Amino acid sequence: MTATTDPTTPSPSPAPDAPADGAAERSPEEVIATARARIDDLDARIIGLIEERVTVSRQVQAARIASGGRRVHLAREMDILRRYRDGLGAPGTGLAMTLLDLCRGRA
Ligand SMILES: C=C(O[C@@H]1C=C(C(=O)O)C=C[C@H]1O)C(=O)O
Repeated sequence: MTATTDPTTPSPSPAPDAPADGAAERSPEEVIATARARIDDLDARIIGLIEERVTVSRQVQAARIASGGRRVHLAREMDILRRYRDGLGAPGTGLAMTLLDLCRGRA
């Protein structure tokens, strides 16, 4: 007996997230472990960037204080709060306030 295909029956299409090369799908544990490794790497980079921001911010503060100014510049901080809110929505404001606390201490 020979197998016949019915031309009116559509062949099943692969699931949208199926690997194109027919390789076995990754288990949830593998997906989670890979994603967590990326998150750990991103967090390390974010922390490094924050440390860099603290250093640069303190340079600005020191220069201003050395020339008789104040540590805090409120208009500039308002611009930064707006930037983070525009970029990240309402929670961005809290994140920016935490960053400013880290960079110049509690205002
Ligand atoms: C670095 C500055 O000094 C302070 C620290 C700021 C910051 O960390 O972004 C912003 C404003 C100032 O309160 C600055 O005026 O640019």
